Amino acid sequence: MEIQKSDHHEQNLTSPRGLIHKVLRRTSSRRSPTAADHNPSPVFLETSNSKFLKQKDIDDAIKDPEKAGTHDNRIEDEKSDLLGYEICSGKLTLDNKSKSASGEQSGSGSSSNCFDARLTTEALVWGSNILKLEDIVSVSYHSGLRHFTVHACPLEKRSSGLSCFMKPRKIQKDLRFLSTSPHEAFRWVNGFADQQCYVNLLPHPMASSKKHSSELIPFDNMFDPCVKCRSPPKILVILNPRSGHGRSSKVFHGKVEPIFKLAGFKMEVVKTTHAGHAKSLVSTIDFSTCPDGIVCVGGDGIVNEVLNGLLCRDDQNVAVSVPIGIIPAGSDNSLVWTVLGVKDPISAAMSIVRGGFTPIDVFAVEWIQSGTIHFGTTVSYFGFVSDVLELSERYQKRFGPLRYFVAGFLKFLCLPKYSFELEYLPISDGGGGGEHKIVEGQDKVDASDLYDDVVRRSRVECLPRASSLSSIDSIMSTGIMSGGDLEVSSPHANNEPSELVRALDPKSKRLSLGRTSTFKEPEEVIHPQAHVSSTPNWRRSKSKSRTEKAWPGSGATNDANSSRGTTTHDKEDASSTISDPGPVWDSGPKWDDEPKWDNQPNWEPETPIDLPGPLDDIELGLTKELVPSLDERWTVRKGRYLGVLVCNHSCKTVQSLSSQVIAPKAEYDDNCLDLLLVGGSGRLRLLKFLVLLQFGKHISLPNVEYLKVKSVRLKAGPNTHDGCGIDGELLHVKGQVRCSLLPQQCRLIGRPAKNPVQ
Ligand SMILES: Nc1ncnc2c1ncn2[C@@H]1O[C@H](COP(=O)(O)OP(=O)(O)OP(=O)(O)O)[C@@H](O)[C@H]1O
Repeated sequence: MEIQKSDHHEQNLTSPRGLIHKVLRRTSSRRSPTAADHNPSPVFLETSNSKFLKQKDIDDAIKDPEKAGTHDNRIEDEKSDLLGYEICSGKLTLDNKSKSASGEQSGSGSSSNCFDARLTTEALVWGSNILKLEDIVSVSYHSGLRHFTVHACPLEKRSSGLSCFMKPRKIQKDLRFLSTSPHEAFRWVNGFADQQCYVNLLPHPMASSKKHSSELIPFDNMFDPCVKCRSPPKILVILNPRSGHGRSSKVFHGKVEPIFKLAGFKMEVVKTTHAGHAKSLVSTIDFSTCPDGIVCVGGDGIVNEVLNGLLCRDDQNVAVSVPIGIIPAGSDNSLVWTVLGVKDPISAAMSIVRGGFTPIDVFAVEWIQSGTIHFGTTVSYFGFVSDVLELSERYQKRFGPLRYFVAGFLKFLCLPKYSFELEYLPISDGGGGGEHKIVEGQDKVDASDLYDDVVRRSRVECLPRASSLSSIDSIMSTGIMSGGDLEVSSPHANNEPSELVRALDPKSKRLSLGRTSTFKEPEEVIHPQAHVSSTPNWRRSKSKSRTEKAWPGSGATNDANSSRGTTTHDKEDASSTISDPGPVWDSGPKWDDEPKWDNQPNWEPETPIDLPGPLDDIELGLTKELVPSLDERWTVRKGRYLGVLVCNHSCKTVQSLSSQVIAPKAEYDDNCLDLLLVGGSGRLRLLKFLVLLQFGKHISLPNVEYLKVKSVRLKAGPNTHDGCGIDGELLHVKGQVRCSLLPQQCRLIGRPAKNPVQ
């Protein structure tokens, strides 16, 4: 519980309360008035972050005074900055008239409710109670009065008898404090505002009523109530009323909207009326109506629609900078849980209120024949999972979210064989993150120009949506529930790269997690490819990567540049791979404030190959050509696969009882895709995969290959169903599709939680 109370009133050093007082005294004595007074901005907060120690330490101290005493010296030495720097301090009385202050907070007499209080850069502390600033929604304050109300959503233990079995949850609380004078109240409120808390500045009651109170100060004595409060965000909320089996409206209006209102948000709420509504709305919306972003309420499906709506706009330069907030209210919300570490609507709302942005990679699935593109942020999948997704549509009305289990079970019982032809472009080395070879001049490139081509294609209407699924977890869990006859599939199955590929492509060998497999070949490896590529003419772009940031050990990638400037292939390599730089996207965020490009090293190719660029770029003096590299070798595979999954992040799932993570090595901003090839066929093999997936052991299976790749091309085999799931949206593979990465082309509102609530 974040708001804590100790029964110990003595302020000795071994009591938790004493400990806190001691800590605060020390922070106070250490306080640099200059820092606190003149630089209380988030920058100050961040630069001081390393000094802030965990709330857990305080929790421990309060729970176990003896332990706290034992560790006193340690705390004295190491944790004296536990609560950051002090912003202001003084006496505060917790007003027991406050309707939501809990009984334990409110004593009977005013003296027992009067505390020494401090506001620090991390928390509000009164007596032995601590409320973290990150849990504060806003502060309401009537100018000229001596009270103010702190609206917060701290983590609280459940009050029921089963509380020890139930996880704590965030609950909204209002804490009304009375300070010693109106001036003091103003000082406190200003302190909150300095810490980026939104202040609902309400007029002096005398301004609207005849009310007189001892609290009021005479008008002539009133100071200028100029609270430096941040301006309230203006957002568009898109709510899928069907999400989470129709719970989403209740979740939004009951839990989230009140928080947004307290935080001063100005919002327009649109409820979708049909599938595709969010996409069409976002593709035409005037961004000036929602300058602070679009908040999606629902599952991963509605987020996917919004993303696609943004990326198919004519003004994609602007569109990609529009931040997306997510309130999880769907069947599953893998994206926000994996990236920001929140899975309940209140935590997500708090994350949005706190603000900040998290850039994430996006992937694009392109239908090569038609040029249609569909974007995603989580995972695209082919094979068993997409089949279940399709089948589940039939049971939507009857089974709701359980339809995935039903469909999965049925599909498991009559499991077909899936075969795919696929090619993938492994990242050049473990630290490369799939860096494209680039030449100088990058720093002036407007990154948004670099994927015009893709976005142009994406404007073509995507293939009709057949169904939706918010998570593949439900499907992935199905097999465990399934029993039945188990068919052992062909002993010939093996997903490991052939010895030839392994021998010739040491990188793919390294990247397949160093697993030595006894599993036999399931697929053919396509031998010498005479052609350079079947890739359509992507706009070749010299794109600056963020290697240094995401992949610190990426020197090897830079070294690989020495091989740039030639299209000649190593003869040996040509036997198992084809050379194609593949599609290239800009690798820098479009919206970053920082002059990122300036920090990048100059990558000067010795003999760069200049591919023809668009005229406007030439006129601008920009050279954005990609230089093919020997390292960029497509590995070609063909054979039976139960599933092919291309993940953009680790894909944690909200629903699973286990801590299921589909792609444990994937990061949402690592500039590469994680490819899982589940080789072979048959129920036994599938069941093993699904069971081990629950324990995060699936990648150790001999028929599972795990690779970090830049790009994947895939075509369903002759008798294989052509379903393709992208973030729960079902599409169909017609011919070949290519899955490629757009580094950091989306930004989520909020920052990853330090301590995700499980
Ligand atoms: N009003 C609507 N009626 C029907 N479908 C809708 C509506 N609004 C959005 N959709 C579609 O519903 C799909 C699922 O939405 P979302 O992921 O937000 O919810 P969910 O509860 O996780 O979904 P599901 O349980 O169906 O997987 C999306 O693909 C979206 O296109």
